[in-house]
Amino acid sequence: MRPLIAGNWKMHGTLREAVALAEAVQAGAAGLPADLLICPPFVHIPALAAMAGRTVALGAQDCHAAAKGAHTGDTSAAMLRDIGATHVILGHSERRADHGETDAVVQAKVKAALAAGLVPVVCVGETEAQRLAGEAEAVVRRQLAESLPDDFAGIIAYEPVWAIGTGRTPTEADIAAIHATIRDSLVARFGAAGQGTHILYGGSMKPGNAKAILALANVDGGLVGGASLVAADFLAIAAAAE
Ligand SMILES: O=C[C@H](O)COP(=O)(O)O
Repeated sequence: MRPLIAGNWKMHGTLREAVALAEAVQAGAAGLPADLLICPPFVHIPALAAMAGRTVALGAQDCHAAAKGAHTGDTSAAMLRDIGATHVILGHSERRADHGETDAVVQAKVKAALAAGLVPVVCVGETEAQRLAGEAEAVVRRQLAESLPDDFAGIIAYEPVWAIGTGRTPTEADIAAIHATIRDSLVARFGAAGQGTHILYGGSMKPGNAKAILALANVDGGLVGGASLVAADFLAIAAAAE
């Protein structure tokens, strides 16, 4: 399948910086061997959606599980779709840790995203303690089982928590093993659709390690944090996906 390189900008950038970064990404997008998705902070989505000639897909970093209601400070999936997002990252470990999101909460959000016509990018991944205890595969299997609804259609991102923003990555063999586990789980539950589901790797992906990681079986792209804030690095990662 054609790789997907997604950038999670997290809580970075003024409007002016966001527009400049998106323009630089857009300027380098033609001819790459991967599709591109950028996920800026909510507030920047309208400006980026309005960019002329845009070929880079736009996503948000979270949504609420409810369609509307008394939820101060939250944003619904339909609102995101309305302002031009097509994707939404859900269950990122920073949301799970900072906002107490459980697998059940993540599943409710995935359902809301699907109902609104957004493609969910569902994040799973073990902590360092879980990896050291030999529980990484079991944790990921459980997160998939409990975070995905039966009608799931979307993208999975495997992000070992201890690799996010740390400059550390699992070995290639460890990445391949977890991605194989994820593929097995998806195929067992969703059949052919599971075979065609993108499984992204995330966690300290950089231009220097992207080629080796993206060449692994069942690694269908990347979810890039820090390096997605530098257009040249983000584009270099995408170029490595051939
Ligand atoms: O969503 C992206 C990830 O959390 C990876 O972040 P990172 O590339 O800065 O390690």
